[in-house]
Amino acid sequence: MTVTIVDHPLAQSILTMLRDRRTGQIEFRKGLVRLGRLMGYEVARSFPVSEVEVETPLGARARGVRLEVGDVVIIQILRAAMPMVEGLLKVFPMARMGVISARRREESHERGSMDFQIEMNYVRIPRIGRETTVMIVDPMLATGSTMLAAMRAIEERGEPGRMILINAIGTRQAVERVLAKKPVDIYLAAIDPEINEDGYIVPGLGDAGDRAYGEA
Ligand SMILES: O=P(O)(O)OC[C@H]1O[C@H](OP(=O)(O)OP(=O)(O)O)[C@H](O)[C@@H]1O
Ligand SMILES: O=c1cc[nH]c(=O)[nH]1
Ligand SMILES: [Mg+2]
Repeated sequence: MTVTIVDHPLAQSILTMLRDRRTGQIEFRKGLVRLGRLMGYEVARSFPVSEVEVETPLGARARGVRLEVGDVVIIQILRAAMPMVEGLLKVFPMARMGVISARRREESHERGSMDFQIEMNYVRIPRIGRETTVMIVDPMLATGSTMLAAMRAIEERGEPGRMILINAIGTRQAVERVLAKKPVDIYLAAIDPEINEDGYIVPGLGDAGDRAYGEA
């Protein structure tokens, strides 16, 4: 169970661009792709490496390493996770993929509550076993309601050996809420100080799905 803030200056500068209200849809999506890739590099550090030896075109032997990622399933939470997953796949191209469509029911949310009802219309997850590392991707971890619902849906289909959450911005409340349910590893570019009465992260970056794909 770890919480890692990805503080690489490039990740932080992309996050700043994402937060900026002047950033348009195309640059916003591109930024999420780049952030997903950078966060993937940080996640890759947590896997073991084995020592290998190869022969170069010069006929010489070179000692090196191979990253042992094993069986990986990346789960994208629609809509907003799609660009981040595109970047993450550059780091873990061998991953199998799952999809969960989730929407916070904002119409039934009580102002100030840390709980949202989550509408899930589509859950398609490949086989998961003890040997599997599941990475759940969603740029925003606000109240944690969506993530907890996704984790329940995944667990109904199998118990992975390791679960990693990859989020651009989270709140302390959501991180604590998730960790109280399961000892997962969480990677974030930032933990923001506040969540407002409507369940939006402050300062945050607004509605990630709307900014990436248009207001819905
Ligand atoms: O931690 P929570 O309080 O559950 O909030 C986080 C969720 O809210 C957003 O999804 P939204 O319901 O807006 O759907 P969208 O991605 O289609 O915009 C975001 O993409 C997360 O999935
Ligand atoms: O600030 C927030 C909270 C939930 N979902 C978002 O897209 N943004
Ligand atoms: Mg949204």
